Amino acid sequence: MTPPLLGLEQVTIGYGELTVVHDVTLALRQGEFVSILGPSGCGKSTLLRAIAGFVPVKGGQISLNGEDVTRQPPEDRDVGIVFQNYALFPTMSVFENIAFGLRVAGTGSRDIRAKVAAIAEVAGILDQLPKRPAELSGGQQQRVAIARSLIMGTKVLLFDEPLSNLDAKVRQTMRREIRRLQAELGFTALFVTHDQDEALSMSDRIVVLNGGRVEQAGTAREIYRSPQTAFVCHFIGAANALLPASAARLFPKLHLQTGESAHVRCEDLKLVDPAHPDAVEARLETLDFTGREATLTCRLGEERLDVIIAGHLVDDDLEPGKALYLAARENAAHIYRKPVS
Ligand SMILES: Nc1ncnc2c1ncn2[C@@H]1O[C@H](COP(=O)(O)OP(=O)(O)OP(=O)(O)O)[C@@H](O)[C@H]1O
Repeated sequence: MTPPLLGLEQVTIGYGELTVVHDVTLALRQGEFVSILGPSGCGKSTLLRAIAGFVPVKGGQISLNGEDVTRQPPEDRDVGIVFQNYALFPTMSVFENIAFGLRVAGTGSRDIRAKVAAIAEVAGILDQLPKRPAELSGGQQQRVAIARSLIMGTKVLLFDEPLSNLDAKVRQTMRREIRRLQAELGFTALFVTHDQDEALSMSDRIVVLNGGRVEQAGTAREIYRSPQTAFVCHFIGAANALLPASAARLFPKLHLQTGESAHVRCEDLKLVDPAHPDAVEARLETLDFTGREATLTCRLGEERLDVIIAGHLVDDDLEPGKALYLAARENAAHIYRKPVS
């Protein structure tokens, strides 16, 4: 069997006494786009820095193309890293920024010109080459950072929250651009983000990290549709944790066992006619309308539940205080057994 391009085997990492990444095992095939998704402080950047060789591991093994690189210094690992702040040299032109690694490697000037022009063309920054980084937009600077890593022929690119400094529209464009560059140039990507939409829209596979441990790994659809833990259910998408009484009302066929809890995604609750056989009466407390969709915070007995509906379903008379009727989509309840502590 061919070894994975990038392999992690029970990797544990920490700083001094503190362990922040526990037993992470992961294998990336050639050309895959994998995201590490998790909340702030869960160890995402630490994991990336260890793969690049900037942080030593406490245990486990890191391999590139089947070769054990766990103890190799960063310069001997064939990985590129693209940072959130781009880390470009401010006084150098875009051309010189991209050419930097080739110059250090002693490549000839003619070769450098040809290679920089080729990669700049693919990255869509050919006309920016004479400028300084400060004269570029955030999105353009990020393209320069990617081109600079790729020009060395690097097969594995590590992205450390590369889009978080960009505004929402540019972020969306850059998500597509990075995937296009990847398809065109064929590199393998490990992409760190705390943004679930980014991970869901870009990745072949997502690894959800919580407290330095892998909570779940799978495709976007698997993780969204079949979250295996309450954490994943709430971190990916929006969900309500139901109290037993609400769970019983919304899911009459559901019989929770001791120690189990039920969770339902906000978009798996719907507004129905009072005559609907499953209708449960609730009261609208607040309505957050953003055009494409609306979040309705509803009072159901002792509980508040959020319901997300399509914007076009918001009638003019839907106002706080109004009685409304909820039902849950079939199979929408996610049941978890609380871990024994
Ligand atoms: N150089 C360091 N020395 C000591 N502790 C550190 C160091 N760098 C990170 N940590 C700690 O390790 C934990 C994980 O940090 P890390 O930066 O990997 O998380 P992260 O998931 O990337 O977070 P964020 O999304 O906020 O960047 C945190 O508790 C952090 O305080």
